[in-house]
Amino acid sequence: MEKFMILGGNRLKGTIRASGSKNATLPILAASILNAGKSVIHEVPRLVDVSVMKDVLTHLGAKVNWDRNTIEVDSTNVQPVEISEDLMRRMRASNLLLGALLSRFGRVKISYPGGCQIGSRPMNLHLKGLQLLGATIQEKFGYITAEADKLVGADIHLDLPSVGATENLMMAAVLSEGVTFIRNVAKEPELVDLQNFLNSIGAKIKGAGTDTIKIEGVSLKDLKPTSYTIIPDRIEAGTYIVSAAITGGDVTVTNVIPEHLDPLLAKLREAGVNISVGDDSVRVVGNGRIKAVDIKTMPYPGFPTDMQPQMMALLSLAEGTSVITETIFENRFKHVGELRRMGADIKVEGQTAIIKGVDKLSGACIEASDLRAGAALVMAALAAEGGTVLERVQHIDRGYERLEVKYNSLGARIIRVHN
Ligand SMILES: CC(=O)N[C@H]1[C@@H](OP(=O)(O)OP(=O)(O)OC[C@H]2O[C@@H](n3ccc(=O)[nH]c3=O)[C@H](O)[C@@H]2O)O[C@H](CO)[C@@H](O)[C@@H]1O
Ligand SMILES: C=C(OP(=O)(O)O)C(=O)O
Repeated sequence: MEKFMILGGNRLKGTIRASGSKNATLPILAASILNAGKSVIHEVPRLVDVSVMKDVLTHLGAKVNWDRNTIEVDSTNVQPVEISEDLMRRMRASNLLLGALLSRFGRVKISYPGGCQIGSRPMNLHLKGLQLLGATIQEKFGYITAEADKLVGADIHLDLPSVGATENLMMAAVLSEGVTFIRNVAKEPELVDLQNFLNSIGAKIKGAGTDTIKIEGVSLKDLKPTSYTIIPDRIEAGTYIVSAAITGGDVTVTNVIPEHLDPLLAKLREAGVNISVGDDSVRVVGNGRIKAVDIKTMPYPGFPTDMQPQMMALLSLAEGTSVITETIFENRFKHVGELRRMGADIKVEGQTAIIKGVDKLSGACIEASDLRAGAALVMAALAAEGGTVLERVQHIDRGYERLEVKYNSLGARIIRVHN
């Protein structure tokens, strides 16, 4: 177990480069097993989640070589062996192997990923879609088994635009016979990245980023090796952008695709934050106390749920009262209690949090319950008076590459302590 000791009160200043996207890397690594050959993937962030995905691929028989920010996956000898509970428990995103393994081998058995800190996160839409492609699904003793003599293209309409279901179904359809349409899909930039990766290995997919994705099935022999570069992490970049605002600093975040940050930047501008956007960078200059704003999390291009906790930290210091409504995950307000310990005035009613801005936050002993809650608490600690001890930072390591090193390069004072 590790913790952060954070001394607040420093304005962040300087330039920081965003890493490759976690949420693009994980499905792309899963997709790399479709191709019985080599994929070289660049701009892979060095994260615990990626290392778990590497372990899962190795368990399946892939040869995985990870050197700095490049991963080479050779999937020639992959077999559809069972993915057990201990591997699934280490990371939810292992469920993304379902579509790829089924597509290549016609069978897959994985442990059910189970509950999660931010919500129950069922997989009914993934499974319904796989059934429409011709798979037989069994859910028994905590395991999901999917089997199909052959998968056949289908017309699938998702009840809601689930990111993971869209990804799993896209991967499952790559080697199906005929054409698949998936409608009401997720439109997040990471879906477009997955489509681009899959097309680079020989898949025929169109439409990612719109409401409907069309996949023309190809055969295994049509797939080929690739070298592919992951898009920048819009959530990591967003976290540093909001950190600049909360500390009244002057920070430029490079290696970003500004368009992917539009929903966040629009909200920050509404709150009075001074933002200038370059071709692949965003600069934020703190200019006094920000104004309260209301936020409702929505699927992309709406406001991302993965930035909700960080915005709550910022709004806890705003002038006026803000309302945040979380519509994606039913249990994503676990940071509220910890922010309150630091002096924030926040009331929760169901899926809505009412945040009355206070003049200052104070350092406290607090705990990260999940990845983005952890990031939000680091930000609150950076803006607070005095010192904070933040426990359970392993959640943060799932999704932020060298978080404390990056913050410290901007003038923050964070020490990682091994208990
Ligand atoms: C690795 C990764 O990319 N994770 C992201 C992905 O998670 P993930 O892919 O798990 O998120 P989904 O888009 O699937 O979930 C959105 C909502 O749909 C519900 N749902 C989902 C599937 C299903 O079969 N049935 C169902 O009811 C979920 O419980 C949730 O309430 O998208 C989320 C929403 O943008 C982000 O917060 C996560 O960071
Ligand atoms: C919820 C998140 O990730 P995951 O889906 O991997 O739990 C996140 O990145 O904020």
